[in-house]
Amino acid sequence: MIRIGHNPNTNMLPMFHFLPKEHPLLTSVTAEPTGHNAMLAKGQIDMAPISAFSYGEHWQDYFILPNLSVSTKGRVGSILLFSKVPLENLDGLTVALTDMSATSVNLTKILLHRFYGVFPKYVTLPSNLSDMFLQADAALLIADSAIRSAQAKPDCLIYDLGAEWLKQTGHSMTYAVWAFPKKLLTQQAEEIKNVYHLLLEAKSKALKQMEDIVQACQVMLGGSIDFWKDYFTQFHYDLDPALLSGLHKYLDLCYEEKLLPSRPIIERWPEE
Ligand SMILES: C=C(O[C@@H]1C=C(C(=O)O)C=C[C@H]1O)C(=O)O
Repeated sequence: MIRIGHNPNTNMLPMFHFLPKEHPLLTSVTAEPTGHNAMLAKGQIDMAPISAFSYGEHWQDYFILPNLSVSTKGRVGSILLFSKVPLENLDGLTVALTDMSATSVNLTKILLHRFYGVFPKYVTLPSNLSDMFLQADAALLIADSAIRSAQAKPDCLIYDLGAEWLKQTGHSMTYAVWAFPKKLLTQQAEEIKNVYHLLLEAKSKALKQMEDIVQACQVMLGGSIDFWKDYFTQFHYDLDPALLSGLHKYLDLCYEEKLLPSRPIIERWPEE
């Protein structure tokens, strides 16, 4: 039995909509990305779509599952920095960071420090834009809370960090990878492989039936069918060589900006 992390946000529906929540091979635990990052590190789950940054913290201990990720080439629509002032004016001001994210939190720091040359103060807060704005001049939200907050058309600037990353580096951005601890291979290699195949099947079914996914999103968050169709045109759920080089770039810059203690070497299992 493999215990997997289930992420309930719309960006993950193409992975989870057709994946059984309970199955003879797997059981699942629902949480936001930071919850899964911590649970995987503590051995409370066996496999999850964790933050790419969390993979960077544990790369010596984890393998990545090939052909799976949550990535975009450019705009993402749900990794949004809401700001009262232009980004270049954030030096010395306060930026509130959602407590749900590890990748986007560090993406924000890379973009602000390295590319905009500004060094704000940071506070980590629950994902509520009006509360964040009480304490901060800008606020990072991800996933459905970012979409909901943007739908409410707040009176501020909104920066899409997938678009900013592409503009600054020319690379795609990978937000999540599916990872599991290497040590599970001694006992559970066959089970991991079988669950990996269930994941590939669930994804491939969803990508062929995006109308179902779009409809499910509309039920969850409202918005028009066209909005959701457009949202999903940005996403890639595989991890081809071009996406991998974006992931490398992100992890390298995390290391160079001293956000990670070592420079990760990406290892995938099973070998393709
Ligand atoms: C695209 C998204 O990617 C998510 C962002 C994550 C992070 O910032 O750590 C983790 C998992 C991804 O599913 C999103 O939530 O909107």
